[in-house]
Parts: sequence; C-alpha cells; structure tokens
Amino acid sequence: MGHAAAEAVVHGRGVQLVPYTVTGEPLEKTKGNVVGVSAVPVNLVGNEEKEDVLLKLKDDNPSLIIVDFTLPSAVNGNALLYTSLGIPFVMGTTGGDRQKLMEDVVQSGVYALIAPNMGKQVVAFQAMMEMMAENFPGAFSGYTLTVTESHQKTKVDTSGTAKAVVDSFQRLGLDFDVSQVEKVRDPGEQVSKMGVPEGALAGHAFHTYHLVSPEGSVNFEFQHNVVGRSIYGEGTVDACRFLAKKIQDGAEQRVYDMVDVLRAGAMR
Ligand SMILES: NC(=O)C1=CN([C@@H]2O[C@H](COP(=O)(O)OP(=O)(O)OC[C@H]3O[C@@H](n4cnc5c(N)ncnc54)[C@H](OP(=O)(O)O)[C@@H]3O)[C@@H](O)[C@H]2O)C=CC1
Ligand SMILES: O=C(O)C1=N[C@H](C(=O)O)C[C@H](O)C1
Repeated sequence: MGHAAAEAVVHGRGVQLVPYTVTGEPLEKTKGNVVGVSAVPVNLVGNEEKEDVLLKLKDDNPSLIIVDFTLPSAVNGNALLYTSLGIPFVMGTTGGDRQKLMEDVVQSGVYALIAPNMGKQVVAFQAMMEMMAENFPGAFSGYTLTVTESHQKTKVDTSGTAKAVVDSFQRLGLDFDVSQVEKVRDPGEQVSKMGVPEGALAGHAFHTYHLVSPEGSVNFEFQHNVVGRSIYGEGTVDACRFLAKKIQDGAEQRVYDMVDVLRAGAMR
C-alpha cells in the first residue's frame, strides 16, 4: 500500500514525494537500496537509522508529512516515533491499540490524520452509517447482523473499516462484537464465495453487512467491494493536502480523520 500511495503522490497535484521509505528491515538489508516509484528512485531506510534520517528530512523539508501504511504491530511505536520527532503524519495503517494511539497523538499536539479507509466513497458510506447511528439510535434493535470481509491473504488483522462500521451498527442497537466479523483470507474461498476476480487476489477489500429482522421477514444488505488499491492512494493525497492546509492555518484541532476531509469538500 505504501507503494500505491507513493505512486499517487508522484502523480498527484500540489504534493511532492520525498524519496525515502522507512522499512521494518535492519540497515544491513536496506543500505544503498532503492525501489522505483514510476521513474523516481526511492531510498530504503533501515531500522537503526530511521530517527536520524527522518530528522534530516524534516530539516530539509519543513512541510514534511509522513505517510504510514505498515503493520498493526508497528502502529503505536511508529506514532510515538513521529510525535517524538514532531513530524505530522497520515496514518492509514489499521490495528494496534487504537485508544492508546489516539491518546498519544492528541497529547503530543502533533498534527495527524488517522483513518482506516482513504477511499472517498467508502468514507462517505462510513459517514452515512455514523449519521444514521447518531440520528436514529436503536433503529435496528433486535435485528441480527453478520459481517463478512475479504482481503488479500497477507492481511493480518480484521478490517479497520469493518470495525468502524460495526461501531455504528452497535449504536443502531445491534448486539454484535468485532470478534464476530468473518475474515475471508483463503484465495479459493475469495473467488468462489465472495466473487473476487482472480487478478485481484493480491489486493482487494470486499465487505458485506447483512441484517435480518427478528422474525426473518425483513433483510438489509450493505456492500462495498473494492478491487485494487488506487482509491486509497488518491485519498492519501487528499489527506496530505488537507493536513498541510490545517498546519499552514495553525488550526486548533490537530487530529483528524477522513470524514473531516470529506466534510471539508477536500476529496477529489
Ligand atoms: N486506510 C486505508 O485506506 C488503507 C489501509 N490499509 C492498511 O495499511 C496497512 C498496510 O497494508 P499493506 O500495504 O497491504 O500491507 P503489507 O503487509 O503489504 O505492507 C506492510 C509493509 O510495512 C512494512 N513495515 C513493517 N513494519 C514496519 C515498521 N516498523 N516501519 C516501517 N515499515 C514497516 C513492511 O515492510 P518491510 O518489513 O519489508 O520493511 C511491509 O512492506 C494495513 O494495516 C492495511 O489494513 C490498506 C489499504 C488501504
Ligand atoms: O488491508 C487492506 O487492503 C485494507 N485495509 C483497510 C481496512 O482494514 O479496512 C481498508 C481497506 O479495507 C483495505
């Protein structure tokens, strides 16, 4: 996903790629190595040197914003790293201890945008569910919910988007815990059960939320199926532009999500 985001930055308006990517690898594996993002060579940064490199990049690029698409196990440590260096960041990575993440970032006073989904229409769906929960709490009391999400087999955690939507469903009266979300990670099942195109097995996000009334006579189904990752890359560029403007304006609020970007009319 980091690569897809970098591609979108290279092709995006009003943003510039700082050609460095921090990895989870030791320096001996990254030293001198580059990856190509379109025609731009991007330098790999090893674990031991990341603090020094980020500080130097911040000095050289005062409006630097870090984009993080890593792993749930890296979420909290990375957020502490960025806040300790005073570098604003966009965090698309899901999982980790989300409550601690929010507490640490808010307390630091560093500008950040944290969201489990950067895709404009998915963010709009999330916002719609939040609005429904706020306006009609308990509207689906007594209903039964099933949630199924399919992602590439390398995804280690339950979808962060599904967790956010489940939060709205809970406020709508559904008795459902995120541990009940069915994760589909087997490629065979993804094709046969979920209808994922074979070409999208390495990158897709299919979500289905199904609700049934107590007596079974009323059914609702919400579905968003994304093939590939380009919509998240485009949303990441929107997020960076939005955050840069907030920093420039010295906005009082310092921590944002993608619904804030959408509400501001700042998603293309
Ligand atoms: N918000 C959104 O719209 C979206 C969010 N996501 C989320 O983004 C995250 C990443 O997804 P995806 O790219 O598919 O995952 P991958 O597993 O493909 O990539 C994760 C990368 O993180 C790197 N990494 C691991 N630890 C660290 C670390 N401490 N510092 C820096 N880099 C590290 C790994 O590289 P290496 O170990 O080689 O260094 C690896 O390449 C997931 O949480 C996913 O859910 C995904 C799509 C959209
Ligand atoms: O890992 C992914 O691919 C995605 N992760 C995010 C999530 O966990 O919800 C967003 C989207 O589903 C793609």
